[in-house]
Amino acid sequence: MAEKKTAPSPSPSQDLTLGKVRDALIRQEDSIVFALIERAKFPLNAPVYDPSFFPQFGGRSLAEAYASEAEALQAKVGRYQNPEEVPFFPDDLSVPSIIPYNFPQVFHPASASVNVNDAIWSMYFNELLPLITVKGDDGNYASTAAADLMCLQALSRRIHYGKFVAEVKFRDAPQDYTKAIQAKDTDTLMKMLTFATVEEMVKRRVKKKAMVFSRNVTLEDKNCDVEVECKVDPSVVSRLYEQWVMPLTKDVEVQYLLRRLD
Ligand SMILES: C=C(O[C@@H]1C=C(C(=O)O)C=C[C@H]1O)C(=O)O
Repeated sequence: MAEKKTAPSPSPSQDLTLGKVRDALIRQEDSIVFALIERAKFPLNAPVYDPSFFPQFGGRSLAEAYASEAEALQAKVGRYQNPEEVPFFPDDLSVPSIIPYNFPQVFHPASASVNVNDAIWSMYFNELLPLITVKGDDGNYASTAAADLMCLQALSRRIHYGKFVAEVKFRDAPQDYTKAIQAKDTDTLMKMLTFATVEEMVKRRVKKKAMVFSRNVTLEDKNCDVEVECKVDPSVVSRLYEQWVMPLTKDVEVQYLLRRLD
């Protein structure tokens, strides 16, 4: 019997709903947890982050040089034509060399440029990385930088998805949001867009995903209940969401809404 294929993650368009946007966020949790597991395979590899270790990169660390060049290549083949993608090195991008795909333009033009990638970059390297890696150096610098960029891009896509969340919440209650936007009342906006029960479920689900995705798959069913040593600490993943991912997503939402009437 043919195996059932899962549908691709939903892409918001004109029939944007909060349910669809939340489904996309749930699917992106998988990408984030897998990316973290891939990065945690390597030790910290500190030389990757030390600009003096590779002088040929002109004052940049290997991680920065890799990210900027990889983004330039990805720009050339169209990555940033998709409004879901936000580059970390926007000044280094190449001009796309392909015919643009007609991505649905969902965002209000004045709000589209909201960008918290600097905060994501500094959170990732300064706070998160020491929590998901062991100390050490195994020389796999290129693979380490590639794994870092996968994590950063997955986090950035998720956090900037806050623009879709904000747009759909605005469309669902334009009058209520308009009052708070006109008053530039960020506290009220933050309260209006926060759903504590949803956040609680997100934290519990990502913790569970980290446990499930850490499992070594064997052909013996009896191993299923054996305690596994997790490839990435589930409580770190839940903390990542609680302390950084959800607050940054909500910052994006507030920043987006503040420009929604411009
Ligand atoms: C993304 C949303 O907005 C807020 C942010 C959440 C998140 O980042 O996961 C969850 C709930 C809300 O407090 C949402 O309502 O789904």
